[in-house]
Amino acid sequence: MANAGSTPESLPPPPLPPAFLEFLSENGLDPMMYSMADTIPRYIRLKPGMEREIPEIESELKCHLNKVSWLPDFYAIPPEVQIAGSKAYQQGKIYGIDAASGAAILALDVKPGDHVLDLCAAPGAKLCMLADMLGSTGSLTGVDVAKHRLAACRTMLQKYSIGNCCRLFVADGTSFSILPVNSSAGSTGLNDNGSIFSEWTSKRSWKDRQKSKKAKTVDGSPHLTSTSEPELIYYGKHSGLVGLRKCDVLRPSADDEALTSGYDKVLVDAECTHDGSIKHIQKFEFWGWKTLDRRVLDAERTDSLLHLQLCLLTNGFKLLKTGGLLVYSTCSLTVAQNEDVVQQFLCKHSSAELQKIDSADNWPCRSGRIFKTLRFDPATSQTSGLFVAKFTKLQT
Ligand SMILES: C[S@@+](CC[C@H](N)C(=O)[O-])C[C@H]1O[C@@H](n2cnc3c(N)ncnc32)[C@H](O)[C@@H]1O
Repeated sequence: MANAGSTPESLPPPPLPPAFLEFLSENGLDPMMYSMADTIPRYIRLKPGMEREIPEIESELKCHLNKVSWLPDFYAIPPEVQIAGSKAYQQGKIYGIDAASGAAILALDVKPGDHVLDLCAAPGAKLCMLADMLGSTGSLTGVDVAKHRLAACRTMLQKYSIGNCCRLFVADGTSFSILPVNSSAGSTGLNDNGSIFSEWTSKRSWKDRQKSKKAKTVDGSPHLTSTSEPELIYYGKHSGLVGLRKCDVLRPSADDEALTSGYDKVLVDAECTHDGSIKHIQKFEFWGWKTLDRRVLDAERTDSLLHLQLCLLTNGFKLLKTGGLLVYSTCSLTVAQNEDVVQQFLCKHSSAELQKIDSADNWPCRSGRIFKTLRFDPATSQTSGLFVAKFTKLQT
């Protein structure tokens, strides 16, 4: 694994609140990494096949697109360059995604025709890359517990015209149990009272509107209880759903059914404290450090996060086919949310085996505390912080 950069010893320490400094010290993390915001590039992914457009994109963004040598289709641009207002972004030629995130997707080894599950999909940078890689083959299922965030994924998929094979479910990833569409299920062609999927429309039926009204809490925000049913908020033309009976598609899977009919690839990019994302932590300067106390440092919250991460990984693995691949990633750099979760998971699942990520030999990351796991660390990788572990499911 290559070493891509050096620590900026000359930079002043960042103005971080004492509670966060204590959190970092307890987890053996160096606060100096937060002074690197201005030196770590922004990354964009160029839609494959758009290389000819690079000179035009460079002139529009008024910067050079530096090809990332270790990651196909990725380019580094200066961190201050904004892409959202550009034509290239609006036309879906480029989108922002950190290089470490791109590496996590590459680790999944997605092949044409794969059925892929993204269990914590929003806001959707990795989902877009997966959709782009699958093209018009296989299927992509995105799940997230936050409806408004998943709705933003739907907008992106539609904007970039890459959602044809996708479906999006608002659901709890710890209990989600819908398997990929069985291609042999066939179409009945009859629509008896809306029980058959017809082509996707953003107009919702009266029945659906009543359903989501019920799902709202008194304060008006969507609320998902552990017993809520998954809510399908989008499916593409070629997602395989059109013409199928809703009861067949939305049926929870039976025990062990996933071993043969589960997903080929599963991404569990779990909710975490986001401490490896310098940009995310920087936002608390505006949101207020009290919000950081509540969202990141609160002991009860961190305990429940660890539980959530293990449950997401466990359920993602349950939905994986025998011989399939699962990537677990977080943008936290703490051992508790990464290696400890991996260790606990491996202890309970004898059919899970950690896999070496072969392409990582050229990546600017280092090994995690467990052999075969990887850590992207802003100081050395010049990317956002990310932990990545790859598993396969063995025949039992
Ligand atoms: C680190 S973000 C995922 C980032 C995303 N993969 C991307 O590349 O843009 C974690 C996501 O997990 C979602 N989440 C939290 N708890 C969840 C649960 N129980 N089931 C499914 N998603 C959950 C959050 O709403 C959040 O969108």
